[in-house]
Amino acid sequence: MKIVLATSNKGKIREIKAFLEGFDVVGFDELMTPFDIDETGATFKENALIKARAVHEALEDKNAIVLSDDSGISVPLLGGEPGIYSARYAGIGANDKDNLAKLIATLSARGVAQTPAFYTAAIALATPWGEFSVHGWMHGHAINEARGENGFGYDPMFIPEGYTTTLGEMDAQSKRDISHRTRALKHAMTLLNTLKGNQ
Ligand SMILES: O=c1[nH]c(=O)c2ncn([C@@H]3O[C@H](COP(=O)(O)OP(=O)(O)OP(=O)(O)O)[C@@H](O)[C@H]3O)c2[nH]1
Ligand SMILES: [Mg+2]
Repeated sequence: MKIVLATSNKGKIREIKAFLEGFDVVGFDELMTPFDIDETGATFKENALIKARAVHEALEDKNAIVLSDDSGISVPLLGGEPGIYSARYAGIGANDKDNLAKLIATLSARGVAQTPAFYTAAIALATPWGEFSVHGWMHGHAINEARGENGFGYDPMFIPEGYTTTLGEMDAQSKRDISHRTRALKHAMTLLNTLKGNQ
């Protein structure tokens, strides 16, 4: 089964490919000239569907399965920010480092060393059987400093519930065991297996 990933984020591609070991997984940029997709949705789910649909429409092979991921970190103390704006928190074109620095600075400006936070991953599938979406979450705390070099994005400032280290200090397998992305991917695989079984 060929699965085309509708994402340009290298950290996501690495994690999704590791989860889908054994499947034929390709990034959409390997099949066509990559293009920007406007994420105009109001929710993670809407944005994930927009990305999966855009790549499915651009593919010649309409029987392909396209998988997208829209994700981010939400801090209730900040009214849910950055949320769906996680990739653009420090402005359009901001990179992971800029976004991480902005969230750390925002917490520090409020005198907050640690506060509850959670990651959301919405995974959308555009398939020959229609469009679907699933979610996964990981709860924990955001801290006002960066610790560790692993993972990507906001990982150096996120401590998962039940742990004392940040995701930046954890190895890839440990993050994979508990991540929002893994949880969503498990639902996606259950769904795909059911769809295929009903063919
Ligand atoms: O530390 C992190 N660990 C994670 O596990 C994680 N998952 C998502 N994010 C952040 O959330 C935004 C996604 O935005 P996003 O879904 O629009 O993706 P993106 O624009 O990077 O790529 P694409 O998939 O849209 O092509 C980006 O800022 C990511 O850094 C994470 N940060
Ligand atoms: Mg994006």
